[in-house]
Parts: sequence; C-alpha cells; structure tokens
Amino acid sequence: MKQYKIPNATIKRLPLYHRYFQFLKDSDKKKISSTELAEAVQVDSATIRRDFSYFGSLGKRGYGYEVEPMLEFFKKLLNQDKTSQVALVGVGNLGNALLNYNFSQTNNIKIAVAFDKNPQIIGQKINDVPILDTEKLAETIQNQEIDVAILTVPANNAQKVADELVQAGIKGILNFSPLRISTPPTVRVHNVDLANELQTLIYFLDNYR
Ligand SMILES: NC(=O)c1ccc[n+]([C@@H]2O[C@H](COP(=O)([O-])OP(=O)(O)OC[C@H]3O[C@@H](n4cnc5c(N)ncnc54)[C@H](O)[C@@H]3O)[C@@H](O)[C@H]2O)c1
Repeated sequence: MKQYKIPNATIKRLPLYHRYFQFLKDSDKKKISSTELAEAVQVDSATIRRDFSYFGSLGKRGYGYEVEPMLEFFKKLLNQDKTSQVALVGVGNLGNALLNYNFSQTNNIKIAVAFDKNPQIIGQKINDVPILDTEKLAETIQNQEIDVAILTVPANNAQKVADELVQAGIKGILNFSPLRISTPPTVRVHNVDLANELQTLIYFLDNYR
C-alpha cells in the first residue's frame, strides 16, 4: 500500500471511520448502507467512497459495508493492536486535564509518563501516570522507547523543551503551546489551538449560513 499517495484529509478521517465501525460492532450491527454511514459520520458518501478507494475496493456498490471486515481493516490500518506510549511535558491546568482523560476511549494510545519541573508535583501520580523531573526526560524516553510527546508547557519554555524532546529521540510532538516550535524535518509537529478552531467555527457561522 502506497501510504504517501493518500491525501492528509483522508488520513485525518480514518480514526473517525474506525471509531464508527467499532460503535456498530459494539451495537451488534452487521451491515451499514453507504447513506447511513455518510449521515452518521457527517461526511458525504462520494468523499467516503473516494477515501475508501485509496485502500482498494472496500464494500460493494449498492450493497453497503459489512461491519466486521471494515472494523478489522481499520484496526490494522491504524495499528490498533499496538499501544503507542506517549509522554506529556508540563503538568499544569491543561496537562492535568489530558492526564485525567488519558484517551480512555481509544485503546491504543496511552500517556505512559509525564514530566514537570515543579518540585511540588514531581513524584506524584495523576490517573496512575507518574510525574517525573524533566531532568529525567531523555533517559526515560529512550528507555521506554517513546516516540510521541504532548507539549503543554508555557510558550516561553516550549522551544527549550521541544529541543530536549528532539534530542531524546522523539519523532512527533503534539504542541498545545501557542509558540510555533522549530524542529528538524524528521520530527513531525501538530499544533492544537482551540482559539483558532473557535475562530474558524465562528467565521463559518458568520459567512456560510
Ligand atoms: N492549544 C490550546 O488550545 C491551549 C489551551 C489552553 C492552554 N494552552 C497552552 O498550553 C500550555 C499550558 O497551559 P496551562 O494553562 O496548563 O499552563 P500552566 O501554567 O497551568 O502549566 C504549565 C506547566 O508547565 C510546567 N513547566 C514549565 N516549564 C517547564 C519545563 N521547562 N519543563 C517541564 N515542565 C515545565 C510548569 O511547572 C507547569 O506545571 C500553555 O502554553 C498554554 O498557552 C493551549
């Protein structure tokens, strides 16, 4: 399968399809029509067909999709059998919320360890995740073979921590800080900005209703 030919927008929708087929399986549904699927995931059926076409022929025209094989397909594609261990740096308000959430709805992502520099919280656990001193960052990430980190430190420390993460061998950073961090091209950074999302939503409401 030539993954590099698949558009980013399609890749971003894969977890959505996976989650919905899991939901159907949990509800004992065996089959779903393409119209029902389109309505449920709120993606039009032409886009769904195009998305699926990148992976060969999934489902038959006019027949819909069989839940079990589709779920197995997305599980494999998204590597659901392997749990990705994630590190989190910066256990403040946002870090706390993410640790308490800890992706409990997805069984293949888990924050395994958190780091902070505040001596008052180092050594504690949140939702069973240990909070370690940032001094231990490189050693722990290497020992636990962690590839992905969530960055929830204040903007003024974000680049410094990102550099430490890169140095430790991290391959992907989910950056919540407002700073656009610089990393080598081999490290992928995804920025999460709730204010941006809200502004975009409001813009759409104002202009396209
Ligand atoms: N993307 C979003 O939508 C969004 C939403 C809210 C907050 N934020 C951003 O997330 C970040 C965290 O916000 P918050 O409200 O949780 O802040 P906070 O001040 O409550 O927490 C920051 C934590 O980072 C720790 N820290 C600081 N420097 C560190 C370092 N060098 N190594 C390890 N730990 C360090 C602090 O000790 C503290 O525990 C900020 O950059 C904020 O702007 C983003």
